[in-house]
Amino acid sequence: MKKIEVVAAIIHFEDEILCVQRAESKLDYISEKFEFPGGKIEKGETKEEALARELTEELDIKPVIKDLFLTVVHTYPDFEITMHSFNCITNSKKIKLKEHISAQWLKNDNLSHLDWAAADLPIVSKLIDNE
Ligand SMILES: Nc1nc2c([nH]c(=O)n2[C@H]2C[C@H](O)[C@@H](COP(=O)(O)OP(=O)(O)OP(=O)(O)O)O2)c(=O)[nH]1
Repeated sequence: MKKIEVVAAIIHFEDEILCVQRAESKLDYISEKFEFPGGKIEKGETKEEALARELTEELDIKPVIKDLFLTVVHTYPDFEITMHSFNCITNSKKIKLKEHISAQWLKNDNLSHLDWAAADLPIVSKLIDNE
């Protein structure tokens, strides 16, 4: 099975976290699901470099990338994903949605209300537990 390695940003503004919605896709299990912004690590990049690149490409923002929060391994029907999520801090809620179809800033308590990609659920649970 194909394996991909992805980085994702948990972007904190005060007590809120940025949640972004993927576009429609032929893979129904990720189509229009909520996720943390990020993407695949390219050859030669560190995780932090990949995350900084993806955040510029997807949202035109440069938050401060802090610590690794959780690494999740999840098997979807077509591929296995290893996703490293990092805490990030921003001092502005200003974003430009270049790829995602919507975005919400939510407090931890409200994260469970969204329809998340399955690989994100352990991250969401840990964020809620840490509250
Ligand atoms: N960025 C991100 N991707 C996630 C999350 N959860 C999850 O299952 N994924 C999956 C969806 C995609 O299959 C994969 C990320 O690939 P992507 O297509 O967004 O990455 P990319 O920007 O490098 O895309 P591309 O150049 O290949 O088009 O990881 C998440 O929280 N954030």
